[in-house]
Amino acid sequence: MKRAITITEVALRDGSHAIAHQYTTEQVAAIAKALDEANVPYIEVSHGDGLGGSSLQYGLSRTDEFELIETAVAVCRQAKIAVLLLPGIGTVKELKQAARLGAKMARIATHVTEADISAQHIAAAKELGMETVGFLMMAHMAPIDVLVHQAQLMESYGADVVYVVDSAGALLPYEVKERVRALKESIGIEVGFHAHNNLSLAMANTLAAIEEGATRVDGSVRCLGAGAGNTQTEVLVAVLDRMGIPTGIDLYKMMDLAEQLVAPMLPKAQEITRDSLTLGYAGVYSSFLLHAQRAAQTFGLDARDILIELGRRKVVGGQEDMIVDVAAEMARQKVAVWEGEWK
Ligand SMILES: CC[C@H](O)CC(=O)C(=O)O
Ligand SMILES: [Mn+2]
Repeated sequence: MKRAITITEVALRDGSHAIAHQYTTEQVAAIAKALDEANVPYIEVSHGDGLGGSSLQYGLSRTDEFELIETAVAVCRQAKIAVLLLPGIGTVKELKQAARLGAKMARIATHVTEADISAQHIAAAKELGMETVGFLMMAHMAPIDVLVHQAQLMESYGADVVYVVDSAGALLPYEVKERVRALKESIGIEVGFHAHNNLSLAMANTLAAIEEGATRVDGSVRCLGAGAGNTQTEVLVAVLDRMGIPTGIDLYKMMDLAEQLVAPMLPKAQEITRDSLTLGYAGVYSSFLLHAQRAAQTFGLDARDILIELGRRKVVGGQEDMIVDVAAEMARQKVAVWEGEWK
């Protein structure tokens, strides 16, 4: 089966953010099996924040992620199971466990300026015989020369692919093009792109990346992912097919599983709400959405104000505890203003 573009399906990992990490074994078994039958080549399974993410800080998983990985491996005949790992959240121990259970691809994710912390994990994944991807998150936050240098580091550590990751869904199509073009000119491995739809640009940005030579892209059935979600896999397959670009994925099967299997499981459809739009507008990590909404409720604030402030302070992944700190500080300031008005 010829694939000009290789799609990694992320609903069972990024989509976990959208459902507060509540996947059951039965859901993962059914979705992974259907994706496999639709000939999706890679299916990512782990906590939304990657291996080891289940915690009070990032959100507790309903089901142990290793049980989910084992389940997905067991039901797939051709698809390879991928796992995400953020060094510091997950460790080499968890990577080894995932490999033992049959995961074949490791995506090692760091903030866009911190590739150096991925050296050990990329080397470990390669030693375990896994295909290894460097995943440079929040790519809108670094100048292009910095992004290039960080990608070169990941390549030097042994990564097979480097991804430009638009974690905040903040990049505009021309910015995606500049970034992918710069990587294509300066590294010798495949370039990938991961989009979020907060500004309704996930599809346009994915196509822009492909136009500049990205050969790996991420999709999520029914866009299930953090914030406003990711590029919708079944739509991407249809669009690429119209463009004469083979993905190897069966369009009707993808459409059917989206409609008949995934849509009925969702508590609510993925859409661009005022809060998820604010993520893209303010350049904030998409996975902060539910945390900011909870903090807004607790402190009687507008989630948009919290997100704008987080963007202003350039808070990055791993700093989830800052969301409550910032909200508490904003609430205190609000009270101080009221008190001043009463004097
Ligand atoms: C918290 C990890 C994050 O969800 C990884 C990712 O998909 C992204 O940065 O977009
Ligand atoms: Mn993502």
